[in-house]
Amino acid sequence: MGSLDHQQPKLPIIDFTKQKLESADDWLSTRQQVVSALEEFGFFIAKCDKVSLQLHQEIFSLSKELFDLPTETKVLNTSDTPSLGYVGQVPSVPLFENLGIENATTTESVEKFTNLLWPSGNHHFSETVLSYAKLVSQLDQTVMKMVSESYAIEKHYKPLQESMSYLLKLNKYRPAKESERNIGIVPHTDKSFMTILHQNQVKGLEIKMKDEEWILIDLSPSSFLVMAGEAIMAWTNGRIEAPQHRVIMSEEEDRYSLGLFTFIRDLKIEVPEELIDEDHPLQFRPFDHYKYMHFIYSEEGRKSESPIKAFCGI
Ligand SMILES: O=C(O)CCC(=O)C(=O)O
Ligand SMILES: [Fe+2]
Repeated sequence: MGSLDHQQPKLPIIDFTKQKLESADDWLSTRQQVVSALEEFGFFIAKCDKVSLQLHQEIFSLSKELFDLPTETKVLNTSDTPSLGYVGQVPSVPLFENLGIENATTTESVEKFTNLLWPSGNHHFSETVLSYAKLVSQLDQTVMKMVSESYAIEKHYKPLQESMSYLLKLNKYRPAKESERNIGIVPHTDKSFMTILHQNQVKGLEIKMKDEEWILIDLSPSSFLVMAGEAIMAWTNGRIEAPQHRVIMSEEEDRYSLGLFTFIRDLKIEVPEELIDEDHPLQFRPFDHYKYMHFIYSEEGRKSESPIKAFCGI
């Protein structure tokens, strides 16, 4: 396991800085830490120097600029997939707002989003978002290379990787008023394949550990929370589980966070035969990720305690 942090003794922290991955030995030992952390916790904190402090500051200052736009502008961002466009002013989570950019690693789609929200253009926004999404997607690719190598399922990962789409969600949470509950986002597991979260200096994200304790996550500008979603849980036949997490707003300042989520488009996610054996009987049927996204908002999905199991569990 990676180094242990004094304030967060229970959390797996893994060093992904350039020097750490250069030699074959470092690669193998980091790979081992990644897979053990994902199997034991469903997440880890990656220390990573890809995003400079300047880019970190710029993207959060642009997030503020984005959420400061009028609501009638923000609602222009729509999506065919539920919850991926604009979410805000929801009575059960009044502190929370988010805007999603689908295919955030492609110039075309980031520019489309930017031009929708700033019809007279905002080149700085599109440039910054694109470089952030590309850099963080590299961290996802490194992690997934390690996971698929470690399970010897690279040949099954390749087609998924080719069908991978990156959704960047920009989130804002305002502090609660006296009369309000301070829940920013209710406990949930992500519906993505994988998620990488990053935040400004205002804390609030909590993860439920296997012992049921909620732990507050503190992320420095060079730390990213790499977390399993339900799709990788199904793909790995339950070896890696998606952890529950929530946001509680106890600070007086607005909190901004960024989530880079991977989704698989136009290809069924199927458990590799290498991950099925006597000890691990097949738990999930092949499924379409975007159909699953629609299912969770259907009546049956909403009623279900575990929508992924209801959708494609055996
Ligand atoms: O804001 C955060 O840190 C968490 C956001 C989150 O859980 C989500 O967007 O799914
Ligand atoms: Fe989440």
